[in-house]
Amino acid sequence: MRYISTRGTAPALSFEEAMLTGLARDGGLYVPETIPTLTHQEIAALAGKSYEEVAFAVMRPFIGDTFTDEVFRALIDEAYAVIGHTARAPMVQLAPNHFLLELFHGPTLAFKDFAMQLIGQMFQTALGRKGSRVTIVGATSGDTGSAAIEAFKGLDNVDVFILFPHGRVSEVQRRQMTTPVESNVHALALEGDFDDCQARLKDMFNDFEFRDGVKLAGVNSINWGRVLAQVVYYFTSAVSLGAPDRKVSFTVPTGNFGDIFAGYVAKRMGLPIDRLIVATNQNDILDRCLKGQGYHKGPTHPSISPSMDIQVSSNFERALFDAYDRDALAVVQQMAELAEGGFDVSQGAMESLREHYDSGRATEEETMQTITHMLEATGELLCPHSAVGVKVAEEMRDAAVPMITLATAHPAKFPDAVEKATGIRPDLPPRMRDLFDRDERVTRLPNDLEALKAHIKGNLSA
Ligand SMILES: Cc1ncc(COP(=O)(O)O)c(C=O)c1O
Ligand SMILES: N[C@@H](CCOP(=O)(O)O)C(=O)O
Repeated sequence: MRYISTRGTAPALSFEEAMLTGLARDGGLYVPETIPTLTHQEIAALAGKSYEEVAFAVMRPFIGDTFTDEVFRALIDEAYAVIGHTARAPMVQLAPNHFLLELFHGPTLAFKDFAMQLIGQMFQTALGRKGSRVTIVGATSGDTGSAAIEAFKGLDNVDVFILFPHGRVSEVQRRQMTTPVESNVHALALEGDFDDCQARLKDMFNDFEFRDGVKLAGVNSINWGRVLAQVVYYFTSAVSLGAPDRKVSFTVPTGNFGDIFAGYVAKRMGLPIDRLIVATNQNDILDRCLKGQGYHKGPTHPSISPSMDIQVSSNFERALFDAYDRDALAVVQQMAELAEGGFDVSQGAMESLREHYDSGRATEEETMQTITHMLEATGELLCPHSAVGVKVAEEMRDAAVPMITLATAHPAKFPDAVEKATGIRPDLPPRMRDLFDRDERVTRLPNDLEALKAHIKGNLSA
């Protein structure tokens, strides 16, 4: 299995190389040269299997000879042992034929743990046998950062620097990043929004002297390994509702397009997915684009679902690459236009995108109303991101096809919005109850590449 760049000129890499490399050297994102498929029979055989067994069956075809089967199984077992629910990704029913896939039972209470815990295991093993070290720099709107810090803290061959937008993450999210005491992890509060954080991260990857000097690696969904691990729960949930003999649909609260793209990969692998619905908050650039209005950046409006306050949705590049029949030049052209403000999608590419993705949006008020209503109707307390998904799913679902909405974070990560909507202030799990008593360690930095690089170089542990 080889991985190629969406921009066409970086070298093709193995799974291990693509995982440790992060952004391709031509600025693109790595994708598998071909997407492996599972037969109807192979998908049917996943019924009744544990999350770990399904994870092995789904991901094995993508990893080539990076790990032996025995090692890969052990890494999967180790990664998911920390998810605090025996089903790992349980489902609850919200309404007839509408199900909520709870992805927030991991150590940092968001879906990011599913991929990050496995990436942590895979990095450790791959780096350990090479005897090398890396500097991970991540950009976060709140959840990727805490999941990365949790997965990599205390490791002696990895330094981790997480850029988050100052004042634009919830207090729980911030404290999850700023309170770990391990000296190899660093929380950096950037003067800017998430798009600034992600842009500076990509600038660092595109600065080869810096990149090679610090051995830069990335664990955002830039990294194919992140997307891959997120494919698994599409299979576990769909199969538990009768796939492959029955079609299912998914609604996915979306920002950086990694999670919904994982659903698309599951579909391409043979999972019978009827509709994949992108659900955005008031920062609805993806919804507008998928409705044919082009991809044109505007200001980011802070919302009660801050993890989705994104204008430049990194993985949309992977979707465009396929929509343009893998024409890397078309992607290069669109990304150049995006740097100037935006682009229009050709009619053919638009038809291809619409074949796979639907979309909807939720206003702030609709999100709040959904949290209130769902508690009354079902007893389920939703985080604002999950509520965006549930609102869009309720509006758009077809009653005859089971709809699975992804619940991407625990309500206790966003207690202010949840309390305002329901009068209930959700509790953090007992292991995190002292989060607000712990000391914070954070460095505030300007939105300036040179300042960031200097800070990182000056704080490496080796
Ligand atoms: C809680 C939550 N929901 C939804 C999303 C959107 O996911 P994606 O960026 O993969 O589209 C994020 C951020 O990634 C998130 O943290
Ligand atoms: N919402 C994310 C943004 C980064 O997404 P990623 O999937 O590319 O890591 C976050 O919580 O940080």
